[in-house]
Amino acid sequence: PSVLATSETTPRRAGETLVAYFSRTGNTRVIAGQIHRARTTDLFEIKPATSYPEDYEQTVAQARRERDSGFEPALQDRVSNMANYSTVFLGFPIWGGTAPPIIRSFLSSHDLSGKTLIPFITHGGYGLGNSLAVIAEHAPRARLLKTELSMEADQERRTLNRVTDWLNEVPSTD
Ligand SMILES: Cc1cc2nc3c(=O)[nH]c(=O)nc-3n(C[C@H](O)[C@H](O)[C@H](O)COP(=O)(O)O)c2cc1C
Repeated sequence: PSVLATSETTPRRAGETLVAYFSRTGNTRVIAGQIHRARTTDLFEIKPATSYPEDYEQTVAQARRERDSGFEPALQDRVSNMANYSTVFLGFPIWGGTAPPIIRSFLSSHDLSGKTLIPFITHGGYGLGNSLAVIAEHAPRARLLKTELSMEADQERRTLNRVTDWLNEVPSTD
């Protein structure tokens, strides 16, 4: 029993914080990596069981349908040892003015009761939309910190349009 008591009262140490994130084009992944290294946390990439299309516009359309119907896509993997963590940094891009559908799936399939939840969010210039309310609603028993990171990052659409315009100026090679 004394051994058990000791392990139960072990002070906070590395591993008790998890950085979980979803990222399509890597903007949110860069932030996740920096939090992970600076705080020596565990790191978990949230992935859907079925990948989104490579094509940007198809992904936008699918994300819109899933948002409007409240669909929660299946996760490729769950965090098996969620009980070990007292703090979860949760990162995602804004999709269609809200959190991506897979983020709702992630929150619905893990028990975050009593855990401190700290969002970090990237967007293409239109802000956080209702994403924080969606997080609060899907993790009602977590302690959601108000000090989320929100930052504008590159938009895939802007990059694609720029490249399309440029290619139109480049002489065809055939
Ligand atoms: C399907 C989809 C929907 C998006 N919807 C929005 C939006 O509503 N508002 C916005 O500001 N940016 C939007 N963006 C841009 C992303 O939020 C932004 O580029 C983000 O930094 C991408 O992060 P990532 O590289 O980690 O995937 C959207 C991007 C995608 C792929």
